[in-house]
Amino acid sequence: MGAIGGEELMKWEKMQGMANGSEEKILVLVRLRPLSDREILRNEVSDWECINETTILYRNSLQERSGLPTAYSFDRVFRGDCPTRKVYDDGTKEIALSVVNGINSTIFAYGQTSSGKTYTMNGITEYTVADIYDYIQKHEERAFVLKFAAMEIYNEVVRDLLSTDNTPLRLLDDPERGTIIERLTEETLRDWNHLKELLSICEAQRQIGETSLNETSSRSHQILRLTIESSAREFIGKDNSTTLAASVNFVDLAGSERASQALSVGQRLKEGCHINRSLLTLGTVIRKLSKGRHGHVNYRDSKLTRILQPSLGGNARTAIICTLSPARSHVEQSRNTLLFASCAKEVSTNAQVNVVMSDKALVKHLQREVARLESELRTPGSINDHTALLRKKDLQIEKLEREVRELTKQLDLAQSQIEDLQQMVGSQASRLLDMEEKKACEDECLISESSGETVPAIRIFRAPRSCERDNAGEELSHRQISEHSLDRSPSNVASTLMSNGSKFHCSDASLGDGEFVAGTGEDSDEICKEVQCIETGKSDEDNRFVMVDNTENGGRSPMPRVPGNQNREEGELLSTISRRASGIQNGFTYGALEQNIQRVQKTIDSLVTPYPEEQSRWDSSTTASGSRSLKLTRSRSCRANLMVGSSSPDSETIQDGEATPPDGLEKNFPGRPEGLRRKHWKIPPFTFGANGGRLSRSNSQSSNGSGFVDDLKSQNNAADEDIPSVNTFVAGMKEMAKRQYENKMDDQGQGTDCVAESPGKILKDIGLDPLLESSGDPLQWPLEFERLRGLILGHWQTCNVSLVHRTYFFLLFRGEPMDSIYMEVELRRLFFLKETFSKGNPVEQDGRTLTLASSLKALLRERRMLSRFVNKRLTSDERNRIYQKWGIGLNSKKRRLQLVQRLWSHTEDIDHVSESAAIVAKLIKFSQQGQAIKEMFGLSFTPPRLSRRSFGWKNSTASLV
Ligand SMILES: Nc1ncnc2c1ncn2[C@@H]1O[C@H](COP(=O)(O)OP(=O)(O)OP(=O)(O)O)[C@@H](O)[C@H]1O
Repeated sequence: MGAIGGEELMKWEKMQGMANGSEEKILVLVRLRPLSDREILRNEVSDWECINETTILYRNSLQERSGLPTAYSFDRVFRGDCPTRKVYDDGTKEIALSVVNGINSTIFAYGQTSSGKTYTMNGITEYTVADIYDYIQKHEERAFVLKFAAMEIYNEVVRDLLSTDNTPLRLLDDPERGTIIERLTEETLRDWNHLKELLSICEAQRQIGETSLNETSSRSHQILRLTIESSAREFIGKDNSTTLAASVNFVDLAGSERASQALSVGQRLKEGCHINRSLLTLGTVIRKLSKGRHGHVNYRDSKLTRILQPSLGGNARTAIICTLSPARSHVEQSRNTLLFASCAKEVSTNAQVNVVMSDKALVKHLQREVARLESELRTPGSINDHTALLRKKDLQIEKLEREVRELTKQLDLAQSQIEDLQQMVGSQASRLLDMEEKKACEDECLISESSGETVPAIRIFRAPRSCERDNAGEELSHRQISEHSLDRSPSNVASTLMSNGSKFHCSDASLGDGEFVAGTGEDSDEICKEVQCIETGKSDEDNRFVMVDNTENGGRSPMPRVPGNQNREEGELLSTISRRASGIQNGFTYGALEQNIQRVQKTIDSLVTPYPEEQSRWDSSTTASGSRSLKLTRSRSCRANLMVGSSSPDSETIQDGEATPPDGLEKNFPGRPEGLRRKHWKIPPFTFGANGGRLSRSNSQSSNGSGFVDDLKSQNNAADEDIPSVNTFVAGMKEMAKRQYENKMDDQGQGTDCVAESPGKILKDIGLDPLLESSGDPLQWPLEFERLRGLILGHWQTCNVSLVHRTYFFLLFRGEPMDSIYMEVELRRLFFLKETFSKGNPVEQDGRTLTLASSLKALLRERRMLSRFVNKRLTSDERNRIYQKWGIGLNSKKRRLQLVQRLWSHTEDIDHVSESAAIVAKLIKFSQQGQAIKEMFGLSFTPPRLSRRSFGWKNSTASLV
């Protein structure tokens, strides 16, 4: 063997190398047959003409203007009088004979019925086999083995044409050889005569099948396969012997005409479908391959394409002979055939030499390959280069994966924001509707039905924040409004802004009792040049308002002109209060309280109003109409619990009787001296229970927001209904603060003038717990705030206050001077609760009895409710971070409950408190309502839309005077 064996291997490798790089297009030939006798009898004319060796032309002048192509070019075209020998010699010979060099090849015949496929393929097969035998005879140095197989595909069933057994052949997948045909007879040819014998058997078998169908045209696909194995004789049996093995397929396809033309119903239709299934799949495969090898190619959709897969874009050289009838009557089918041919000529195959090596030759080959690779590895730097490259790629992959994760998160977030916005838009639309209705309602209010008394003349040119509707959505009647107007709320404002913005007119029945009325229009200081009453029974003169100098802020405020001596004192008081209301920022005054209320309201508005433009509109309208809303809040106020985590019963409808103080907390609330308690007052309730958050639109100034939040909540799952809205919280806070203020006013006496006071002084003055003693120095307020907050935190814990309430409070009141009011209110309430509970006494509220035990139960219930949101509202990263930080095993049982149990558990640790608030805020979607708290301890929340300061009370101060 030695050098010669090596040369043999080298030769093969050279051939393989050449073949590997030899991608080539499928050879496409077109063969026109002459008109048949039948066609001539029908006086058919021939419309097709081969004008040269590569172009065929359609000559019908009638259709030349049809827009269809008339000339088609291919590798070769053959005229009708061209013999098959020439087709073979000039066209398919080279490809067909590749098989003797170990390269697979396939010759197809494609065309409509009777176009000459069989006629052509018979000749091609015969010439090829003859040339193969000729080749064999000329190459005696090589030993050849020829094997023949034949099969037919009919109705998607594969039949062995060399076997009388009609059992269908199955197609199997072989990992190395691809699709193989089970049990296919493969006869080893002895000589040329043997082959001719087998071919005649095949023809006979085929004829039998077709005769049974009583048809002359073939509707099956026939594949004849000749496999040639050749080895150099001198190496046979030696270590380094190699064998070339390849097949040549001769494929005579069924007619390509449409099923509708050839077949119609029943068996024929089924047959047509199957024929066309294979042909259609062949067409699809060719079309896909013609556009490049991108994506999936559906070889497996038919038996034909499955068997011929290597010949279609694979390891084979392929020629397709498209046969045409020249008759005019077949022009459509001829064009289809040419269309198929046009696609086919774009398909490339990649033929390789197929070598079968002996085991020893294979070992030798592999040894050489190993040596080559080892030498490559020894080359300096090659391994390092590869390692570095791999590392770089790994890093790139990691980075991309991170980006994908991040983008996925952002996408999720964006989608949830879009959903929120969609909900908001829905709510806004509902608000706008309310505004329209409200305007109509206001117009009606101008005419009072009350018995000759002056009633609030409310004319608001900017949209009000709330519309007086009862729970059933009915507008309140004039009488109802009049009743509400009897409310003694200091904020019972009736203001009218004239459409030109230069005047507003106010009137209020409560003026006779000396209650304060103040226009709180945002621009009132500038635009209210004249104040005038609109009255229904008295003269304008009697009820006219006057502008009151407001020295504190250098502006003027609208005040009622008090008729006669009877009201003089009250007028003076009003004047005093007006001054205080208009500009004292650091004192405990009603004006300051209103400012703070406004600030909180704005905060809430910003939480629930998605669009800045809309926000400013709301702001304006709020200041103009807010007072009336407050009044309605009083008379139709939300029912609530104390600030404990209990659920309150449904309390949507507020009865008139609520103006009467109920038994319970209100009676005992220590914020008001016994003698000054007003019988018609009710301690404004806080709603932190199950349904308390559902204020009707008429319930409060914040009812819009509340309704909005409730709308949002109603779109969430039922569990969300257990969460009181922030608006409810603020509405309650405002009411309590207002009561607190009024208590104080009563305590101080009405004639007392007030000056700016520090937060600490406020708390001290109102006689709060001695613990609240303060230096009174405003500069000390931050320190004082910390101290008070610590007290509140402790009492929350003691009194089992709702975590949601704690969260709202903690996040909303963060140390601004005006927060002192709310802290005071909160502390008073907590002291009362604590005191009552510590004595073992229950607190009556809304007909329910609250005890320390029941509040603890409620708190546990709330924690369980919050635990249901842990997986939903926190990302797995957030959860895991919290679990780890709080020492909860990532796989421990009931870890969500463990997490919520730890919430607000260490009230002395402000970091823990802040983090608890952040988590609860996220669980109850507080942050999604608009205010993202920045200090979320690593929790990733939506960025805030507005900074807290941007809508803080300072900015809105001017609008209150
Ligand atoms: N080039 C040609 N020269 C002379 N006669 C031809 C030529 N091609 C086909 N014919 C004749 O046309 C008739 C139909 O040919 P053939 O049977 O080969 O068509 P086919 O396309 O195989 O039809 P089917 O799809 O029905 O099998 C036959 O009688 C055949 O002898």
